[in-house]
Amino acid sequence: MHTTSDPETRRPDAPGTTWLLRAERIGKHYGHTTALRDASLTLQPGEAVAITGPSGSGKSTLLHALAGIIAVDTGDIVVRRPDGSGVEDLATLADAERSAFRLHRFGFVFQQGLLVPELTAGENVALPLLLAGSSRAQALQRADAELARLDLAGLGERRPGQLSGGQAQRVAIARALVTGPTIVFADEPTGALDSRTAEDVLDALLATVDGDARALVIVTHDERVAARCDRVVHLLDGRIVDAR
Ligand SMILES: Nc1ncnc2c1ncn2[C@@H]1O[C@H](COP(=O)(O)OP(=O)(O)OP(=O)(O)O)[C@@H](O)[C@H]1O
Repeated sequence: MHTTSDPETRRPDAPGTTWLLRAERIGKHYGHTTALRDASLTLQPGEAVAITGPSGSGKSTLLHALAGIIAVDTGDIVVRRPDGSGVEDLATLADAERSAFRLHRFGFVFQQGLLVPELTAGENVALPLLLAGSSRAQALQRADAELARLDLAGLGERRPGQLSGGQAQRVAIARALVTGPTIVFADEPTGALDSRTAEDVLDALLATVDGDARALVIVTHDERVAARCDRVVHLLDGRIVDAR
């Protein structure tokens, strides 16, 4: 094990470099609690990165900071524009701008899927597109295509209560992907599932980065999930203490 603040992020860009997101020495306090200190991380396209560590070590805080859900107190987070025209600095965006940025550029999968129970599976998947201004017909059509890609064709009319845990989680993955995000963030996405179903959901998540320009970041307590990712970032007391 080695202590690192990921020196790779401080190297100047090599020609033709393709990283998607760089966080440099980010820190976050909640009152007297330091949830994150001096954490640096670079996300490359096509990679799945696991964030591991004991309870309270700062995993969710790191994920939420990278994803722009919370603002950091110190450090920088820059995200490359998909058209390669430069980078955007998350730390300098106002809350409303960060929300819009998240909606268009990132996808999210949480432990319980967080589907809206009153909406159908198709409507749940269509939601990010509707929020981004798509017409209902267009959004539902795209949602259907995304559901089919996740082997959920024919289930679009069901409500979340009529789906199994694994199906609901795949609906959540479809919703995360429907806007074509460059980074998918998942917080304990398999935590509430039995091991067989967890394996299927993990397969679906990992497939989102296969040969793609997308990166996946998964917070997990599960060693088996971490073992299937390309890299593991381990946190202790808010610090990255090991990055492989
Ligand atoms: N909104 C908040 N207000 C106050 N303290 C917070 C808040 N969010 C997190 N913390 C604290 O920050 C530290 C890191 O929390 P975080 O949720 O990031 O850890 P975690 O590794 O994801 O934990 P777990 O595995 O239990 O979900 C903890 O001490 C936690 O109590």
